[in-house]
Amino acid sequence: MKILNVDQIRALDQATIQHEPIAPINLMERAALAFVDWFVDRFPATTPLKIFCGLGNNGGDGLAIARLLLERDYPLEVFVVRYAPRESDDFMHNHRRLKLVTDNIRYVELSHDIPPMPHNEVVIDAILGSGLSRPAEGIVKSAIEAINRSPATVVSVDIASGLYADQPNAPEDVIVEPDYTVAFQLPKLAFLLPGNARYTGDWQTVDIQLHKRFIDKAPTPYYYTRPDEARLLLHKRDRYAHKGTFGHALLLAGSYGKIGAAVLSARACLRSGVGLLTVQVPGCGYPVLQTAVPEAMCRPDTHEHVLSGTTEVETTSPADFTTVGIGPGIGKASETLAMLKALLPTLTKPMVIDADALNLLGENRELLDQLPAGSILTPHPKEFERLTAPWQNDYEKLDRLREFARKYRVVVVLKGAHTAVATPEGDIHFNATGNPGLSTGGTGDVLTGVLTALLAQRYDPVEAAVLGVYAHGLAGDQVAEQRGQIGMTATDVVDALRWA
Ligand SMILES: NC(=O)C1=CN([C@@H]2O[C@H](COP(=O)(O)OP(=O)(O)OC[C@H]3O[C@@H](n4cnc5c(N)ncnc54)[C@H](O)[C@@H]3O)[C@@H](O)[C@H]2O)[C@@H](O)CC1
Ligand SMILES: [K+]
Repeated sequence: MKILNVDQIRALDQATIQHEPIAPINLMERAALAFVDWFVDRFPATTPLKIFCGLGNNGGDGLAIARLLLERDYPLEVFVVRYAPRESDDFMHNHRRLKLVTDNIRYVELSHDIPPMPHNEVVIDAILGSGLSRPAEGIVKSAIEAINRSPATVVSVDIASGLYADQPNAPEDVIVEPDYTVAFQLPKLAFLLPGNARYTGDWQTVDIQLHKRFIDKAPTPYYYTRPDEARLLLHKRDRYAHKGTFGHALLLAGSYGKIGAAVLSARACLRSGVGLLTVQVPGCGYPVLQTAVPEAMCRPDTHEHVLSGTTEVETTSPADFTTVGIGPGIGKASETLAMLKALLPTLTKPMVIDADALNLLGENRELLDQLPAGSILTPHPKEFERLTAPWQNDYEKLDRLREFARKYRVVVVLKGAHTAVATPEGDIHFNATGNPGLSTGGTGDVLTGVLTALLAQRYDPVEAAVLGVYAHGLAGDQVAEQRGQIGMTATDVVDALRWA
């Protein structure tokens, strides 16, 4: 699913109006109906409502929503926040229609016009939408502050009032903090940025049948991967397949005290369909790995405590494996850095790089040029910062991410809520699955195992990253459903991996 910017959304509305064709006021009615369909499923008709409307089309939506909810017998009051003399045409139209059916419309011009909003009420926020062009001030600001202070449940129409859809807000901006956002047709880029979590609440999109051909043609670097889109990426298994079909992966993981990282990664790799798996661990990890993961072959490093790259027995060179995954628990010992330096020039196929392997790259940036094209890097934000430079806000971070992926022709999986997968073409795919329960030690090692398995099965690297991140998050969601987020462990996530 594409994410469009505000100018494109405006053009999309116009294209729908022209080509469907549909009158603007009827398009607004369709949007209001879609909101109401969502709303009535969640809040019973006995819920007392306060609907705050601005003077633009977001406010017009609010007025239409009020009329449609009145038809469904919700007890409600409408508050028009009068911050300017000008009202949009469709606002005026809906204002007239609403006045025909209710006297419960108040006008908020001064702070004392703002009503109390007790906890049993639902507030619908239709003050400002995607047309926001400056920070909220005056009575708009006061109304937003009152909504945020109130214990009422807050639902924002299209976007929280005061939040820019596709550019950074200033830290001092006053923005509605909703419990829910119901957005029309497409998510806004702002919803996917970690710094905005307070300003989106639980967000959803509702279909208002905007012009499909316009959406298909609109150029954008930003995508949101819906579950149905992710599932389409899954390769079907050939009935005549054998273990060679699914590749032979080499995982370089673990150091003294962190052999668990190798175990988790190896288990996740095996649970993600790899044909054969060899794990190279420091000598001390050999008995652990052979016991904990009997399905994997294990080659002990000659170094007892860290990976140095050399092994006792003459073995296959890393370049001869289908893919290599490196990083979980490896530490930053000089021997390990030497191994990485020797390894990179020998590899040509896409590989997976995680954790301290990324930190070693950050400290030795000349190595970045040697990454095989299409490799997948899986940093969390701190690790990514070590690979690049600090950023001022989430938008700058996205720019940096796109730039980095393009420059080094790699796929970067920036981990976090709505993990962002940046492609060598400079696109970003945001993930839909996962929850805060995944913020626990070892889940990153699991992701490395998953991605290594997908590369071994010869998935295209971008598809591997998008699918792998989706499946990993989904496993986390399944664990959260069964045992809650707090008790979640990385082992649970491995066990919950499902590929169907
Ligand atoms: N255009 C369409 O056909 C549709 C638009 N829809 C709604 O229209 C909204 C966008 O409507 P508008 O473009 O009218 O914009 P808004 O309703 O977001 O803003 C209203 C007006 O307020 C002004 N404004 C901007 N920032 C302000 C601030 N901080 N304080 C005070 N005034 C400010 C702007 O000049 C703008 O014209 C969407 O979010 C959505 O809710 C939906 O009805 C779907 C269809
Ligand atoms: K709003």
